[in-house]
Amino acid sequence: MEKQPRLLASQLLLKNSLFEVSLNRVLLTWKEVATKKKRVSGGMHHPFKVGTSHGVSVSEILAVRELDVDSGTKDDGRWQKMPQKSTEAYPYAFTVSYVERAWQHRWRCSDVTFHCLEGALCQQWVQTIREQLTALTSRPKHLLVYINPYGGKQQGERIYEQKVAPLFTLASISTHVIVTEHANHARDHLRTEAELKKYDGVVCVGGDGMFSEMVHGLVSRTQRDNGVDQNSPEEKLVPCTLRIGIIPAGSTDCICYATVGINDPVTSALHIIVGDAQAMDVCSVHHNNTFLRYSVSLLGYGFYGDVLADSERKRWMGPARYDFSGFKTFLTHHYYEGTVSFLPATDILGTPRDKTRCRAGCFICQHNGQLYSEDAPEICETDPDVPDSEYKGGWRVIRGKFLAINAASMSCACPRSPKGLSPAAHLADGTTDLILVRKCSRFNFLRHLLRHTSKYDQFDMTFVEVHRVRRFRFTPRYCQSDSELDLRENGKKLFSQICRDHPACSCSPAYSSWNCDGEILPHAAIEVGVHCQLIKLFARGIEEQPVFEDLPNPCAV
Ligand SMILES: Nc1ncnc2c1ncn2[C@@H]1O[C@H](COP(=O)(O)OP(=O)(O)OP(=O)(O)O)[C@@H](O)[C@H]1O
Ligand SMILES: CCCCCCCCCCCCC/C=C/[C@@H](O)[C@H](CO)NC(=O)CCCCC
Ligand SMILES: [Ca+2]
Repeated sequence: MEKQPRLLASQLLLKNSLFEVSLNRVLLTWKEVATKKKRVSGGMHHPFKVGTSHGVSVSEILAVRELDVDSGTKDDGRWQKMPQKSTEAYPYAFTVSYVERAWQHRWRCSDVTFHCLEGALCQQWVQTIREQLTALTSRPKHLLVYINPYGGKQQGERIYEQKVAPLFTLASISTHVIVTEHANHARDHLRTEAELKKYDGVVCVGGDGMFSEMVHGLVSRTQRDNGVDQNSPEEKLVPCTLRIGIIPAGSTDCICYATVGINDPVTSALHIIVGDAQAMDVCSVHHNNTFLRYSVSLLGYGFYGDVLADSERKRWMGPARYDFSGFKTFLTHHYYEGTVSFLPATDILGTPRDKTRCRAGCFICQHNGQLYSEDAPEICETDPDVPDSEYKGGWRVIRGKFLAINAASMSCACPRSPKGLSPAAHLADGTTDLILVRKCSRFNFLRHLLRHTSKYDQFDMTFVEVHRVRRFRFTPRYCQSDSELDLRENGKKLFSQICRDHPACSCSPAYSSWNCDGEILPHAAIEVGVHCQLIKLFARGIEEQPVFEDLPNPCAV
């Protein structure tokens, strides 16, 4: 580590022991100094250092405040007779609040209080640390917060008031809080009304559905402000400047889990306070040159579409609705016929079968993001040996019967599946992993599903293939008429007149629905394009390991 010039160094009291406390532009460190005198060569007596060093990055200091220590001892200057090493002898104090890493990617707010002999010294410490914090320009000062009172277990307001608001106050962040009154309240407010110039970021308290509202509000607003037509599938979208924070209070919390490593409100609040930034890809979904929706996590047809369609009717069950509908959908074992065309992502680093994972500071995201911004031409090799597939102008075309067609723009890791639908997918590489699960036996499909929850590779099965792509299209085998779409919008299950040979029943539905980040799309035929790093989150990606060992070594300062 490059040696940084010291800004301050003092001997201060911490819990009745003397510590050598030091601050430079990067680190605040403290190390115990022994009171016992040790004889060293030359007969001089020097204090020697004992105990372990502690260090905290300045970038992870949340706040510093002067303590109002009992003033009885400090005003009359007669404290010389006080015990030598007690807080009474050191009557001025300041507390530093900082990020402490706990188990499984959780962050907690920890405090350390240093006592000083003189008030001037105490103020000097507080002022210098404050100046350091003010210099951290990536930290938000004003936030716009939307709370969904009905997400997940309906605890959004309580979670915000009890766990998050006190931390924002501690870090001197001002907030404007809106408790939503109906679905799409946050989206519409962001898109049309919100005075975005007043804020350094927007925060949602809720689940993936609330996050999706934030994305739709912000992305649409940004395109409108820049005169970009969202209805054109080929249009290059303008990235959003405001970052989005997620305080998890939903059922799946997949975006939070996959960008932070845990769905924990305090951890997310601390990532917001320290001003983290994580870019994310966004997929645009179109039907016949009409914009439908954006997706950041899962676009799923077949299994995940059917699970969602069924679970939406059981919202009253809370998060358990997904288990219930998942089991039911598994038993129905429907497959769907159609054509998938896709543009493979070439010239990029990484494949969906990699063992490496997208982690904080991901090199692959940085490299591929750079490539994308340079508008590298798409080159596609042909592979005539692949059955059932064709190449047309760089596009691959696959027809078949599918139990599931999933596009994962990120891993989709969540508490249900900590490695996710596509464990090697990247948050910000400009691609999505297209997973095709062909018709197979119930037993094999169960094996495939169960592998999402174990160390075994869910793609290493003959009926599963996965491609990293920039764009894709899906066309169901049978065209949907307008009357069928009307039926679908009325929430009725659509069955084709065409009976097919099916293990469960003689009449199988011709169409599934697309699950787009937890919302049902009104069309089965869609065109999808990935927009590299279109949005930014208050997150840093999953940190490589619980960083106890990674604490900076103050001795190296
Ligand atoms: N005040 C409200 N009343 C009713 N619905 C709302 C309100 N505010 C937001 N919503 C909608 O509720 C839906 C679900 O919210 P949210 O994502 O917070 O929780 P969830 O569905 O339990 O979690 P997940 O999306 O992680 O499964 C969202 O699609 C959102 O549009
Ligand atoms: C029989 C044992 C089966 C075990 C299978 C476990 C597989 C779990 C994979 C989980 C993938 C979640 C993908 C996330 C999608 C979100 O955008 C979306 C909105 O919150 N959630 C769902 O659609 C909710 C979808 C919930 C699906 C279960
Ligand atoms: Ca991606």
